[in-house]
Amino acid sequence: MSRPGLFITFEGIDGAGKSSHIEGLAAAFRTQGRTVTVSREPGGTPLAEKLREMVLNDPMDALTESLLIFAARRDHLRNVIEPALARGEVVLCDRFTDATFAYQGAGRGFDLGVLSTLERLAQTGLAPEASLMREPDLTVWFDLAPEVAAERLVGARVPDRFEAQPVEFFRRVAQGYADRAAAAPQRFARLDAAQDRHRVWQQLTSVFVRKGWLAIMVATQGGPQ
Ligand SMILES: Nc1ncnc2c1ncn2[C@@H]1O[C@H](COP(=O)(O)OP(=O)(O)OP(=O)(O)O)[C@@H](O)[C@H]1O
Ligand SMILES: Cc1cn([C@H]2C[C@H](O)[C@@H](COP(=O)(O)O)O2)c(=O)[nH]c1=O
Repeated sequence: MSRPGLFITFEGIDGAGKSSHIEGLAAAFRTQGRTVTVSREPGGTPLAEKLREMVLNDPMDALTESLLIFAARRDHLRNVIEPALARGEVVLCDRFTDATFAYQGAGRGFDLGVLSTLERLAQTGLAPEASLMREPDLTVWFDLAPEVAAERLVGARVPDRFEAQPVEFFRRVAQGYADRAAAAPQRFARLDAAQDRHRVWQQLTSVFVRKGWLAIMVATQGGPQ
C-alpha cells in the first residue's frame, strides 16, 4: 500500500538551530524506508535560488521582498514539493510561509492581509486537488530568545540582509512565530531550542515518534554530536 506524502517545515529566527538537525531527521526517515526530499526557502529550484540571492543581498522594499519570496515559493512548490508529495515522499523544508508572516509581516511590519492574498495565489492550484492551498502537515518551531541566537551567530558567517538586523527586529519576528503557532496549534510543534543539541534532537524526534511517523528507536540514537 502506498504511503501518503508528508510535508514538514522548520521555522525559527536566524541561528535557532534548524539546519543543525534537518539532515539527521532525513537520515532517520531514510533508515525507516522513506524517500526524503530536503529543501529550503527561499530556494529549492534554480530559479528560486536566484531569487534567494537577490532577497538576501539586494536592497528592496517589503512588497518587492514579499513578491520575490512568493514567486520563489510557487516555483518550488510546482517543481519540487508537489511532485515529491505526489510520489509519497517525506519533504523536509527549511522555512516556508510562516517565515514570510514572521519576517515580512511581524519583522518588517508589512500588511498581513496582503501576505494572505499572496499566499492563496501562490499556493493554490498546484496539487491534484486544484482547490487545495498547500500547507505543511507539521511545522517544527525552534523557539529561541533573539539574544541567544545572536550570540550563536557571532563570527559564524558573513551576515546577510536579515542576519544584519538589530535584536529588536528578531524580537518582532519571534513574536510573529508565537502568533502563528497560537493560531494553528494543531500544526505547530514548539521545541525549546535553548537546550543543548542532544536535548533539542531528543525533543525533535519525540514529536515524530508521538505522531507515529518514526519508530521509537530513533528517539535514542543519531542526531548531531
Ligand atoms: N542547541 C545548540 N546549542 C548551541 N549552539 C547551537 C545549537 N544548535 C545549533 N547551534 C549553533 O548555532 C549556530 C546556528 O545554528 P543553525 O545554522 O543550525 O541555525 P539555523 O536556525 O539553521 O539558522 P539560519 O536560519 O540562520 O540558517 C551554528 O553555529 C550552530 O553550530
Ligand atoms: C522563507 C523566508 C525566509 N526569510 C529570511 C529568513 C532568513 O534570514 C533568510 C533565509 O536564510 P536561512 O539561513 O536559509 O534561514 O531569509 C524571509 O524573510 N521570509 C521568508 O519567507
